[in-house]
Order: sequence, then C-alpha cells, then structure tokens
Amino acid sequence: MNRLTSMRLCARRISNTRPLSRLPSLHAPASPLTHAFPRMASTAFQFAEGEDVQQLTRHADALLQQGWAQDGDGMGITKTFHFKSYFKAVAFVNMIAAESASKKHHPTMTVRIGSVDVHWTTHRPRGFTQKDVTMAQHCDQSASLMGAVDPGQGLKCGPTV
Ligand SMILES: C[C@H](O)[C@H](O)[C@H]1CNC2=NC(N)=NC(=O)C2=N1
Repeated sequence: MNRLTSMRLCARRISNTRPLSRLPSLHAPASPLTHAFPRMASTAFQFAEGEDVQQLTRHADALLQQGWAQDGDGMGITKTFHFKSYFKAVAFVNMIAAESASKKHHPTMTVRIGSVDVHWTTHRPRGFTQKDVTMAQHCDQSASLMGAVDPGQGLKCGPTV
C-alpha cells in the first residue's frame, strides 16, 4: 500500500468516527444510584414539627457560616471550640451549663484539655429547632468571652516529636 492510499484510508476511518457528543456513554441517563440518593442527609436539616422552617433555615445558614456543622442525621448541629487552657475549656462548659439549666435545653459536650465539642439537637419534638439555634448562638458568645482561639492555637496534650 503506497503512502497516499494509506492516508486516504486513515482519513476515511476518522470521518467514520462518531463525534464525541454522540457517544452513548456521555449521553446515557444518570446511573440509577444517582436517583436513589439524590441528596445525602447532611444537606438537609430535619426540622422538628411546628418549626418556622424559613426562619430556622436562615438562622441555621448563619450558624454554618460561623463554623457550625450539621450532624450526621440532620437533626442537630455541632461545633468544636478551642481554648488555650483546660481551665478556659471547663469555664466555657460551665457557662453553657448555666444557660442550659435556665432554658431547660441541654447539649452533649465532650471536654478535652484545650477544646470542647458541642452538639445541639431537640429530643421532643424530635429534630432541629429554634432552641438549638438560640443555644448555639449563646455558645458562640460565651466562647468569645472565654477567649476561644483558632483550631491550631488550642492547647494540646500528646506525645511530643
Ligand atoms: C422536661 C425537660 O425540660 C425536657 O425533658 C427538656 C430537657 N432538656 C432537653 N434538651 C434537649 N437538647 N432537648 C430536649 O428536648 C430537652 N428537653
């Protein structure tokens, strides 16, 4: 086969190739899995019955901007606060405890040497409520009063390198 024939054959092969936009794989309907799980739970709050969803969504969005994160099942909200000392971490916990007692709404808290994990959810009615938002806002104010620091700046305890 001479060079010219070979080039013609090659050109014909290229022109016979379907354009990329017509390739079935690119136009196939989305996988059934995509439809089965259109949204993971983490993208939607599970508001408790009777809540003003529009107002609560606005407040929740503001909290997400402040470092709060939705919990795994969307029923609540969580944040870790960092402190330079264990004393400050415990003082922060006590400030939250006092407000919790007064408002009759209680968090789950995990205290470490220089940080506190806080989780808010409402047990009855079950779900995320304005009470959780109000208490989360109180946590932010208390943390600021206690001189909370950025995550990397908190006191840590562990093996030194
Ligand atoms: C009777 C009492 O006020 C209730 O059991 C309160 C106590 N603390 C609470 N705390 C939280 N996080 N959710 C509640 O639904 C709740 N209920």
